[in-house]
Amino acid sequence: MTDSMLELYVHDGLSDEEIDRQKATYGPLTKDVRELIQLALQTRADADDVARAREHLAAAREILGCDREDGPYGTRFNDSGRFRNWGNAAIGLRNAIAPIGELHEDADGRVWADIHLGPIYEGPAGHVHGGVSALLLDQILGDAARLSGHPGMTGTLTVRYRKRTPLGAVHVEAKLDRVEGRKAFVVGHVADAEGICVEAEGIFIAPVWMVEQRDSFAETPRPE
Ligand SMILES: CCCCCCCCCC(=O)SCCNC(=O)CCNC(=O)[C@H](O)C(C)(C)COP(=O)(O)OP(=O)(O)OC[C@H]1O[C@@H](n2cnc3c(N)ncnc32)[C@H](O)[C@@H]1OP(=O)(O)O
Repeated sequence: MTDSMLELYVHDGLSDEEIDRQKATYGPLTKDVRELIQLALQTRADADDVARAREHLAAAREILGCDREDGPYGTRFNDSGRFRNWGNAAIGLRNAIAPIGELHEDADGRVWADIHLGPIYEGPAGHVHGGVSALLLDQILGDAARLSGHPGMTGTLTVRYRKRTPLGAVHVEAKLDRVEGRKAFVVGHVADAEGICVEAEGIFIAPVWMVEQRDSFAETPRPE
C-alpha cells in the first residue's frame, strides 16, 4: 500500500517550459469538458440534435484516445520544485469535475479559495451537496497542513453543517491550529455571502514513510 503510493510520486524531469506548454494545452480542454458536463445537465436540445452532438463527441473521444496514459495521474514533480497532481478530484488542473481553481495562501498561513459551485454540485434542491462541501474542506484543510510544513493523510475529518450552502459563489478557508507529533490539527469552513455554512476540523497524520520523505513532500511551494 505504502509502496504503491510512493510509486505514484514521480520525478518526471519535465522542464518548466514543458509544464507551461502542457498547462496551455490541457487546461482549456478541461474547461471545455467542464462546460460540457453542465450542458449535459441543462441542454434542451431535441433528440436529433443530441444525436448530432454525440457524433461530434465520439469524434473528439477518438482523437483524444489515440495517444493516452492509463491509470491515475499521481503526483509528478521536477527539479525546480513544481509539482502536479493534475488528476486530484478537488483541485486537479486536468480534472473537469474538480471544483477548486486557484488556491491562495496568506502570510499568516491561512489557505483559501473562492469557488463557483454550479448546478452539477447540487444535493438538496438549489444547494450544495454535503459530500462536495466535505471534499472542498478535506482538500483545503489538507493543503493548509501541507503548506505549513506538516503534510499528512486525512485521519479524521469532522464536518458540521450549520446551514444550507446555496449553489453559486462560496469561499473556503483553513488554517493550521496545532501540531502533536505526527498529527496536524487544522480548522476551516465553507461560507457564502451571509456567513459560515459548514465548519470542519481535520486531523492530518504523516505516516512514518511520509516523515522519512518529508523533505520531498513539505518543500513543495509551487503546486500547479
Ligand atoms: C502529501 C499529502 C497531500 C495531502 C493532500 C490533502 C488533500 C487530500 C486528503 C485526502 O483525501 S487523504 C485520503 C483519505 N485518508 C486516507 O486514506 C488515510 C487512510 N489511513 C491511513 O493511511 C492511516 O490510518 C493514517 C496515516 C491516517 C494513520 O496511520 P498510522 O499508522 O501512521 O497511525 P498510528 O496508528 O501509528 O497512530 C499515530 C497517531 O495518530 C492517531 N491516529 C491514528 N489514526 C487516526 C485517525 N484516523 N484519526 C485520528 N487520529 C488517528 C493515533 O492515535 C496516534 O496518536 P498518538 O501519536 O497521539 O498516539
